[in-house]
Amino acid sequence: MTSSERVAKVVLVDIEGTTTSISFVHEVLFPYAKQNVEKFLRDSWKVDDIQRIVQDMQQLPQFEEYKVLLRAPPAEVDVELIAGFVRYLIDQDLKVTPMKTLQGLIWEQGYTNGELKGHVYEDVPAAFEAWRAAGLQIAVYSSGSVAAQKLIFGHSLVGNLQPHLSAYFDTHVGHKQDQKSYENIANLLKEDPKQILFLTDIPGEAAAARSAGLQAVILQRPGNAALADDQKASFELMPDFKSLQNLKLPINKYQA
Ligand SMILES: CSCCC(=O)C(=O)COP(=O)(O)O
Ligand SMILES: [Mg+2]
Repeated sequence: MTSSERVAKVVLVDIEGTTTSISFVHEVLFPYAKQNVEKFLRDSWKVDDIQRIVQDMQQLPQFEEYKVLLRAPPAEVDVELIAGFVRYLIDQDLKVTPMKTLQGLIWEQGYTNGELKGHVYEDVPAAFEAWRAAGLQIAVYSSGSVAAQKLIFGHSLVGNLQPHLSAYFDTHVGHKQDQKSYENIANLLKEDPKQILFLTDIPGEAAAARSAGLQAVILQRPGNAALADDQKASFELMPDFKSLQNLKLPINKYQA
């Protein structure tokens, strides 16, 4: 096969609901961050990078909303206030960039001390190997920070999967349901959007990717949200990465 026949060059994977179970993120990672945020902030409060995150958190529109909910808002911004705000954002699963950066730093301690191991579905390592052997590049786009993405794959249940991954994108490129984010990713990868296949569990993300010209497939992993009939009709669906080869996608020309 010549390079001019190659019509897909990059597989761009989402994490939660795609490579990794939603339950791991919501029942292990988020509780770990909630339980450890106060101690983490206390230990690192004076560090410049942490102070920058704390400043950014105060610029979020949700910060005023949160303070109104408190019975006795503290007179000054302190560890307790910011830790409570982080827990509030996590409970609402808000994908705001400074909180996601902070989460990644808290999880780093858990991965380093062995308390956390990143969940990946059993078909993920073999698919990563097969795609790379077929000459595809694998990139990640998640609302979790790039540092958190490197941790989940670097300390996965099946070992270090980072060598398979050549690029990572988080909400610094934009929100996952915005077309522009996918245009930004294609530009950063220096690829034609048509040559990027995005795998995700969220129809709004698949739609945004497709409007930017990417190919998109929706994963129906156990525990993922049910899809409406019109969503099922609008997208290619697959239960796992093994099934990708059964779909009539340009990417499968690699297997010819
Ligand atoms: C990087 S692992 C934690 C994932 C996370 O924090 C999250 O919010 C999941 O978002 P995704 O975009 O991967 O569905
Ligand atoms: Mg997801």
